[in-house]
Amino acid sequence: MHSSDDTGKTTLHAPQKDASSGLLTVRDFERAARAALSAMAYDYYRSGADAERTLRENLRAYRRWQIHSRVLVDVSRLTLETEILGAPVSMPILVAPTAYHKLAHPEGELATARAAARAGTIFTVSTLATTSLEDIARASKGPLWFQLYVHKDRELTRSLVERAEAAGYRAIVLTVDTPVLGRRLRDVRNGFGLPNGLVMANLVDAKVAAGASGSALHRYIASRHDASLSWRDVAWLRGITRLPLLLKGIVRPDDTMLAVDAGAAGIIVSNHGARQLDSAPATLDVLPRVVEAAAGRVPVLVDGGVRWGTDVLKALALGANAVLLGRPVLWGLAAAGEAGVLRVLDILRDELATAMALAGCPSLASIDRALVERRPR
Ligand SMILES: Cc1cc2nc3c(=O)[nH]c(=O)nc-3n(C[C@H](O)[C@H](O)[C@H](O)COP(=O)(O)O)c2cc1C
Ligand SMILES: CCCCC(=O)C(=O)O
Repeated sequence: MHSSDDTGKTTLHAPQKDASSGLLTVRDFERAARAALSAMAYDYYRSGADAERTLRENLRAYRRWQIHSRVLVDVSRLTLETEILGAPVSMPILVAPTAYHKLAHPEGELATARAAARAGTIFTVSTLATTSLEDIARASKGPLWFQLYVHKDRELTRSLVERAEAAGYRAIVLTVDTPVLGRRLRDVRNGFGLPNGLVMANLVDAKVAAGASGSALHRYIASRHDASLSWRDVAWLRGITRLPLLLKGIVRPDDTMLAVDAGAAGIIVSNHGARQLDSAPATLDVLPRVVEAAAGRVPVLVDGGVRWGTDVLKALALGANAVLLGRPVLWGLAAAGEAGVLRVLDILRDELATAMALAGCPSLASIDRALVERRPR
């Protein structure tokens, strides 16, 4: 990758070492992020709902699978490039939508967008970004998707979609697992909200300031988001935009069929990083069923608990077209801004490339179901 300190230029000062250069894994980044963040911000990013059973399950599910390598396959030329809904990406690893990037770093979503563009992948911008969707689009040459939360105020919802379309976003990701907000206990105890100066930049009059007791985010969602959202609204949404629509938060085959019938262009298997329904299944566990139900009609993506390149390989072997990263990107951002996000994406890319080489898979197409088996009990 290009960085200002490998140009060979002599400077008066020793080149500033990138703050993330000693960090080798997503786990290293989480540790560095924790040191850099306020306890309130770290807790918000890290937490799952309630007892955090699903949070642990998302990670454990990956440990239940083993990779059975094919040997003596020429892996001297690996290709990780692929295409998702017509957008070429350098690898099957995308950036999931997460709220409030300025809580992690002053450059916020602009840093994330630039890093994703440099990594050659898609950044999904959250409705709850702390930078406006237009500013993000201006700052990034990379492909962007817009994640939509449907508000009770449908004109506001419509205007978000129209703004995303006008700003050049390439898809709408409708999150369907959040009629109400899950209960994240730390946020309640910490009185979670945004510090002074940070705003939800796409929603001018919205306020989630910290200060009162309980989670300000929880109160905000309860008052503004539309818990009546149903399949009928998916048809409405399809009618107001030309952009392809992905449904994010599906864990069942029957919902997959309904989504395809409703005109979804893609499915994201997700339990919202275990932040909504505790006791939801691990996403990797339900992925094969969703893939079967989709039957190749639309791409199936998955998120939740992806921390290693081998995790990506397992998800692809079980039928995913790509994975998305939530917290790992936030850890990169908190630890070192744009450079940190880029490092996290490059680490996952390198780990995936190494895993593919060692497993005898020179291309994404060569990764098949026979590559993985459940670990013997
Ligand atoms: C701090 C945080 C904020 C999130 N904000 C959003 C959001 O605004 N919209 C959304 O659809 N999903 C949101 N998610 C869920 C992510 O898109 C994704 O599903 C999840 O983080 C994937 O799991 P992982 O963090 O284990 O990679 C959020 C997740 C986290 C951790
Ligand atoms: C409606 C949810 C607000 C942000 C979010 O998705 C999260 O904190 O998980």
